Amino acid sequence: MEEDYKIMILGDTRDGKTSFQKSLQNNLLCDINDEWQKTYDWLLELETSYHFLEILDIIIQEPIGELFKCFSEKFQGFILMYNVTCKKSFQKVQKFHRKFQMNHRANLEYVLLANKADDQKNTKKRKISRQEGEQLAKEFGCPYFEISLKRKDRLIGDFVDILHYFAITKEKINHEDIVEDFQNLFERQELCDHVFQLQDNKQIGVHRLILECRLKISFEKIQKVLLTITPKQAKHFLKWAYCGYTKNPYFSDIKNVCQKLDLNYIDFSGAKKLINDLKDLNENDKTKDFTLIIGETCIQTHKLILAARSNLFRGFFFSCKKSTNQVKDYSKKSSQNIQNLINFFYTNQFSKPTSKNSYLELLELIDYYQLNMKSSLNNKLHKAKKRKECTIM
Ligand SMILES: Nc1nc2c(ncn2[C@@H]2O[C@H](COP(=O)(O)OP(=O)(O)OP(=O)(O)O)[C@@H](O)[C@H]2O)c(=O)[nH]1
Repeated sequence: MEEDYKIMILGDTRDGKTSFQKSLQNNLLCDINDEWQKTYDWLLELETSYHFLEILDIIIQEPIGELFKCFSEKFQGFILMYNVTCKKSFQKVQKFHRKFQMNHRANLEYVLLANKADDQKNTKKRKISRQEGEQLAKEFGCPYFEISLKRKDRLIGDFVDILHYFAITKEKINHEDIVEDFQNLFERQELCDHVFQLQDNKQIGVHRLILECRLKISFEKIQKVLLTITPKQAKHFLKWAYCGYTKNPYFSDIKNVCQKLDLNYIDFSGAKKLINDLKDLNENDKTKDFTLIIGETCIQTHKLILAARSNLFRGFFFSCKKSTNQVKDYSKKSSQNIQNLINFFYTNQFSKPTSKNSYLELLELIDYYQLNMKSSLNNKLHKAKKRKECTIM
């Protein structure tokens, strides 16, 4: 099981925080601690992994200043709930958000949840419009959801989407380097081999190999849909298709494009899905277009994957060697370790080196091939390297 991820639901009194969780109780493992602090535990299955999400609903007494420092240290995700019939509650979520910003902690994720959007008859009571809510979510850089606990339709679906959103975000933190490498591959627009036409006579370059292995949809179908959306939306959709993650507020835009393409946004999101697709690619020898030669050993691989994951290869292919389809390895390291490194490009995981020397050699290879080692797991390896410790594996 994966590490748990702590989420807190925050809002003004009487906004519906407790009702929200109670209406979902059939689906949850519920552990209520005491009167003022309720913890709801959720086990979520996402593609190939399970996520344990703990949601805390707590009654907050003013003044709240110091509490936020503590919340932002203990929780990674926040559901900021307000009630569309009350201006004060809308202001309260803005106040909460400001407090978090003041604590300057990176990697906090939010979802803005508007409750009591009951029905048309209730529009007179409504004080905050959908547009105002969406605008605020844009400012927070987070997704916006609108629910009615009275009406209850789509409630489970929305809640599952919220949990998925946090789970995907959590995966991104664990695999920040691979997500960033594929995001960069798209953004740099280098080594592209296909061009999509966009609205306003604009164009965008892509890599066939990546989109084919990720989306498994014909390019004609993608092209048709891209012409129905703005160039900006198209760019965000394609970036998401490369790395499985999107910076909000593009969440709902991408969901809309997915609907047009008959893709399930959730099933196609997240670093785990990206890694699974790359693993499949690694097993498919037919698409491999490059050979790395280490003495007697030849490793078949993909140019694009090498360029995406290693700055040394990126420079190599970019400086006029694009058409080369084989190269000798000059790192003078063992073929096992180089194979380990190539597997890492596809899986974001190293297999355990067999000895201390082999471990040190692998660390040298990371430097030689100029890898991005951002995620916490790989960071550990990198820090250990600086200290030349060999026990961490
Ligand atoms: N009309 C309407 N009423 C709702 C909705 N959701 C919750 N309520 C009502 O709002 C009131 C407050 O709901 P709670 O779930 O207790 O709110 P809370 O945020 O947990 O409140 P505190 O525990 O005081 O922080 C209850 O009377 C609910 O029945 C909704 O979508 N529409």
